[in-house]
Amino acid sequence: MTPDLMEAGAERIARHGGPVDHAPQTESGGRAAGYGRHATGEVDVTHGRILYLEDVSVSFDGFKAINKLSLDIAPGELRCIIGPNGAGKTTMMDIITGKTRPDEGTVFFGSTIDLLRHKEAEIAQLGIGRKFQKPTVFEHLTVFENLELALKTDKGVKASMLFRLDSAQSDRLAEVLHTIHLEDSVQRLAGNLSHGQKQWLEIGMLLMQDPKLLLLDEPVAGMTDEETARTAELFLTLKGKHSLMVVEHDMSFIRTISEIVTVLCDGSVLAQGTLDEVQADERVIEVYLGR
Ligand SMILES: Nc1ncnc2c1ncn2[C@@H]1O[C@H](COP(=O)(O)OP(=O)(O)OP(=O)(O)O)[C@@H](O)[C@H]1O
Repeated sequence: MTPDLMEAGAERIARHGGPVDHAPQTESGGRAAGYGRHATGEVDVTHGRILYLEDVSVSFDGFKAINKLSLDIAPGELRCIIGPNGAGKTTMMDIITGKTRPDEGTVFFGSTIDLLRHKEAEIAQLGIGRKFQKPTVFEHLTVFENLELALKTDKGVKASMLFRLDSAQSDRLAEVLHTIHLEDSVQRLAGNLSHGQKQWLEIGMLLMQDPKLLLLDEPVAGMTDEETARTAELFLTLKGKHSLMVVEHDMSFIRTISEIVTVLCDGSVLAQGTLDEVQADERVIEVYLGR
């Protein structure tokens, strides 16, 4: 990354009023995902789990959206979550990220971090990044500036305006650009990107924080077939370096990326296995795939 480019980015961000301190709001009004992590503490995965949920339940006005849900994810795993509408997939992600508090149950990040003792912003800082379905990039900023911004949203306005990437951060930005296939678009305004490119950019913003666990909600919804295929490649690249939980309805995409698929229904795990295994499961056929 050239110093000129970095300078231009800093100036443009300053011109547009700079980033906000917390929970940045995008032009589309959406919530920016969990950016702002600077802690690089390790997560204890000696028990072979990066995420562990046990007997988690939550009710809304007496309706059990999550019902004794138990599941765990191994470090570096790419877990796909499927299930019919209303199965509780989004609510489960809300619980993991601290947006919703369960009525009961256990939610651990690694062996030692009790996520129920942490607030939403703290959970993002611990290394859990979340990507909502709708892209929430900053449309009036360039690709470069969006990625740069992801490094500094926990700083005050003044500190952010003075912020310059150090060489490690600059290298990281270049690496992320390469990973998300946007090297040729670094100076384009995010608002001019295609839907798929905006989704990749937002994933790149999460990657700038080097999250341990990425939660991705319907990442290929609205993408062209080509964008979907490139997203599959991207996720397969991320697997191993990060743990991923992908909620998706697109079965051909799931088939391309999945190892273990968890089927949620009525707030708990109905079935789990390879896609072929769960698709052959009579209970799954009845409640979901057979519809
Ligand atoms: N804040 C809330 N208040 C009341 N009910 C809620 C709330 N959040 C979720 N629900 C209900 O909980 C159930 C699970 O919803 P959730 O959005 O988690 O399902 P989902 O599997 O993500 O569905 P979809 O695939 O349609 O996105 C649904 O019946 C939903 O209406």
